[in-house]
Amino acid sequence: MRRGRGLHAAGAGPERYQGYGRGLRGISLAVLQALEDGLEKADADPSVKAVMICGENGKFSAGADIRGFSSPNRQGPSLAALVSLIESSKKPVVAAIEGIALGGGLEVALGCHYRVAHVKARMGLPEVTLGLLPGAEGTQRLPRLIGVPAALDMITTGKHISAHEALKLGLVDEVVEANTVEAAMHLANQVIGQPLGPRRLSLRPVPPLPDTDGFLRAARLRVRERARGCLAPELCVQAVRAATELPFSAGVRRERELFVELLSSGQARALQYAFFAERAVRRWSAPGGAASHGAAPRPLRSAAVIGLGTMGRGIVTCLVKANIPVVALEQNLEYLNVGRKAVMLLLEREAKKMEQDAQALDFHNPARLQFTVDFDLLRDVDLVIEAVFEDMALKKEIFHKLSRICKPEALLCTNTSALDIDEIASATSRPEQVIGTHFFSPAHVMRLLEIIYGRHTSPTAIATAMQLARALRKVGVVVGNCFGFVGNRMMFPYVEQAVFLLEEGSRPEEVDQVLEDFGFKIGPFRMSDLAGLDVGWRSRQGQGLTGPSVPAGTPARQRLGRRYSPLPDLLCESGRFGQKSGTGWYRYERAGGRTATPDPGVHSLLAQYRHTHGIRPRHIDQEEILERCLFALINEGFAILAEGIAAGPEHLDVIYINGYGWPRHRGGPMFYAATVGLPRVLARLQHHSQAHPDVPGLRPSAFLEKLVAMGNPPLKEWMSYLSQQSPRL
Ligand SMILES: CC/C=C\C=C\CC(=O)SCCNC(=O)CCNC(=O)[C@H](O)C(C)(C)COP(=O)(O)OP(=O)(O)OC[C@H]1O[C@@H](n2cnc3c(N)ncnc32)[C@H](O)[C@@H]1OP(=O)(O)O
Repeated sequence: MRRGRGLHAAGAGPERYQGYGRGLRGISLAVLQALEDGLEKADADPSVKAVMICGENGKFSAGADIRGFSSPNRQGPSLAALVSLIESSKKPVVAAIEGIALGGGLEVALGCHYRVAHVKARMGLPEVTLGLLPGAEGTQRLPRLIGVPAALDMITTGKHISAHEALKLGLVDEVVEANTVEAAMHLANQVIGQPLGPRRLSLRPVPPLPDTDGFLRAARLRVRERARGCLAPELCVQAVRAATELPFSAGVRRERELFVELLSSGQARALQYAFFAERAVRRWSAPGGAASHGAAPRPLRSAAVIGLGTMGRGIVTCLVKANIPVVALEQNLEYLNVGRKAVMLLLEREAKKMEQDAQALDFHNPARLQFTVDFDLLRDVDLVIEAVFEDMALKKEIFHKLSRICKPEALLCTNTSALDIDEIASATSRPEQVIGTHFFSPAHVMRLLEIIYGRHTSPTAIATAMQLARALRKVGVVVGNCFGFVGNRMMFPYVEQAVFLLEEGSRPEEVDQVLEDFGFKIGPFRMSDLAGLDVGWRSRQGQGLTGPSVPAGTPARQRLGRRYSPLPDLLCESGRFGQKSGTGWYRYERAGGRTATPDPGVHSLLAQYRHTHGIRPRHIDQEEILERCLFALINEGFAILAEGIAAGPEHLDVIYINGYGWPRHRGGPMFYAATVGLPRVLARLQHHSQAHPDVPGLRPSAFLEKLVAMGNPPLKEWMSYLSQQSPRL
């Protein structure tokens, strides 16, 4: 507690706060109690004329402790009651918002009669991202303060807004560059004696719209479309609707009902798991005991990107956006000019999106972004990312050159989705500096960066690559070296099942629909069309699975003693490469078009194919489609864990949520498996494996079998059952 000039400053001291780490403070029960006591004292003390609430360490509040939501015995004062208590105070209460005011923290500020924010403060109601809604009357107060459209936008997206935006919306009364606490006290002194009624948000009407009902109906459709199958955004809309239709107290009751519905939904648990999983993967470990806590990154002051194809362009754009000076290199002037134009276009677009920060990008300045065909310019950079196409010989030639040219401490990264990092590193004299960085397309948009260590990669190199991910605002996940690493390796059996389902009777649009209804952004066939069918075709040719190197007499639907589907190869042979060629598993309006239409040409190709191979098509129900695709993917996940390619199931889940469009509200594939129950996953895999004995992807992993035999332990204990089995960790 602090007092000053007749002002009672209620800010709980460090001993009363529950910390989250890095100076973050949450609203614990102790904090609630301290605020309640402080307010009661202030109200009772005639020498106190006004109250100011602030955080400590320059942060107002990160909101409630997310872990507390899953605690079965939450007791003590409620946040909603505290917010009401603040609002009903007879003395003016001013919030001094520094750093962040999120979730319950912002709801506390909404209970105050005035809000002053520091210019660098950020505010938001991120509950929706945790599968919840602002349950301390925030859905009822915010629309009364800033109107339905702006409130709905904040509540349904969970976005953080800047102090300036907050001022524009009327969320705060004042923005200051200097001392926020002083400014809040100053304001409090000025408003002493002024009527508080108009400042109490619960007493205000919601500002009317010309057609509130129509607006809310459209909003509901929009969030449904955006967050397929995810409950929270839709229930947020319902809560805001209650604010527009009901008196405050009835609206609050409705908010509570909706909050409880969300809290008890599995989705809130999944989304909160995803929040912590994304933070847990920052702590990495690798063979030989190397781990994040013992490794420091090298500085990243400059970078080079080799190859300005789709991936290279996106990577250059990310680096420029992260304010890291870049040298962009191509093999000849013709490719360089094409690449330069494309990068500039991307950067112009990004600059437009970033509005006021655009000038900071400064990408016309050669000191920030330089295009060249001269390898010598790579001499002094701290980091090189090679992003040429997936050709081992070419990559090795480039890495050989890099190890001669670059300074000894430079980090040498290869952007590959499957190739062997050790083989690439073997072309250099410093394999400890070589690491895989698997970006996802479009690289300047997708959040995932798979970071692959090789046999000789040093802990410093791993730490530096993780630092790169952070600088690029990506989620970096450290994984071991194997074909396809984690993401693509799990994807292979998933896509394989999808194609087998076509052979047996499904259509691409049926399979996609089932997986999109499950919550995937796009189904496997739309995804293949988007990525380009020729990519996998080239890879299969390289592996000797298709093309002239397949030995004569090999059965069409068999390779290496296991079932194989040549369907994707047949599509490529007929020039169907997906969106880029205008036809693939679907038809598009033109080459490069994006609107997928079911293609009668593919339907007749499938009919002809089944006829040729004597396959009698059957009706395949949604459950089988879902189980075969998802459980095959999950099964591979268990194999990956058993081999020590990833440090835990959270790593796989974070990869799938951020790189493969897995629905976040289902928590990732391994979390989903735990939700379904491992005994059921195992039983269904056994069933499908019996029906398709020539498909190894359906044969249950030994690790899955072991976990079931051990009594289906919770996900966070899985890895403890591996200690003796894992050769790599
Ligand atoms: C009846 C209903 C009553 C009340 C309802 C209240 C609703 C809420 O308040 S829900 C919570 C709303 N708040 C949030 O969602 C904030 C979540 N946190 C963040 O977005 C970020 O952590 C950040 C505050 C923006 C800070 O980011 P950064 O600086 O990058 O730090 P992090 O690495 O993310 O976090 C550090 C450390 O703190 C942990 N943590 C952060 N916030 C919370 C939280 N609200 N609850 C529990 N733990 C939190 C985070 O996990 C990190 O921990 P590590 O152990 O270091 O991983």
